[in-house]
Amino acid sequence: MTQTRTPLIKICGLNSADAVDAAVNAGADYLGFIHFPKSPRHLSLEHMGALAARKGDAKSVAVLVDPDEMLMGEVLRHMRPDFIQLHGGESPMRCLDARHYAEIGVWKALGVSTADDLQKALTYKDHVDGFVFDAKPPKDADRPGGLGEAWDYSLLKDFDPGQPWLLAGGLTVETVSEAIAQSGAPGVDVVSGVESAPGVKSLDKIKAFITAVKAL
Ligand SMILES: O=C(O)c1ccccc1NCC(=O)[C@H](O)[C@H](O)COP(=O)(O)O
Repeated sequence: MTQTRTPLIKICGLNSADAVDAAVNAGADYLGFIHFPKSPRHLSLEHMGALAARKGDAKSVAVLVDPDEMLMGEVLRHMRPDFIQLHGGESPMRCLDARHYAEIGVWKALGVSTADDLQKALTYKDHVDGFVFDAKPPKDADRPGGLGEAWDYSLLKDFDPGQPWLLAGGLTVETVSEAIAQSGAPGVDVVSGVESAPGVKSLDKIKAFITAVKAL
């Protein structure tokens, strides 16, 4: 896929009003809010709602891991997200159920380490509204994302998953340009690369990352 427009930008794991405002003011397209207790970026539903209300022109994304309908209902009620990102082991049918239940766009995050992993995306394409292609987490990881691990982004070159998608996994202001060139990504998603420590967002890194991508 040839890059013809400014890549879309999702700043994820936002957990303070200052960080949300920095992302919005710098021009992020998507703001990710994580509800997963083992994550250092975990937010209560009330906090997700309060932060998402600061989204301005950006779209809000609720990042959930294998949520049941009760949790999804609570997230919809508290946060009213524009999208739900399913970042666990959800099957294609489970994604479709979530889409019907939530009546908003559903993205599936998939860990990739081989070309075979990408073929899996094709089994989801009619059941979701978009993808996040991320590093495959190690088996003993305590969370399925936000690990800051880079991977072979060139696996995505010329791959068409049939839905819009974002590239994620170990991106930083230093690596994002080359990662987009290698993958042809139409958009990028970052957590660790805009933090000074796990769960501690750096306003300077958020601004620098967004500025670098917008300059491409
Ligand atoms: O970031 C987390 O802690 C997290 C926990 C559980 C599920 C998903 C999580 N992150 C979601 C993302 O979409 C991240 O942007 C993606 O995994 C890339 O993270 P990073 O490599 O740290 O930039």
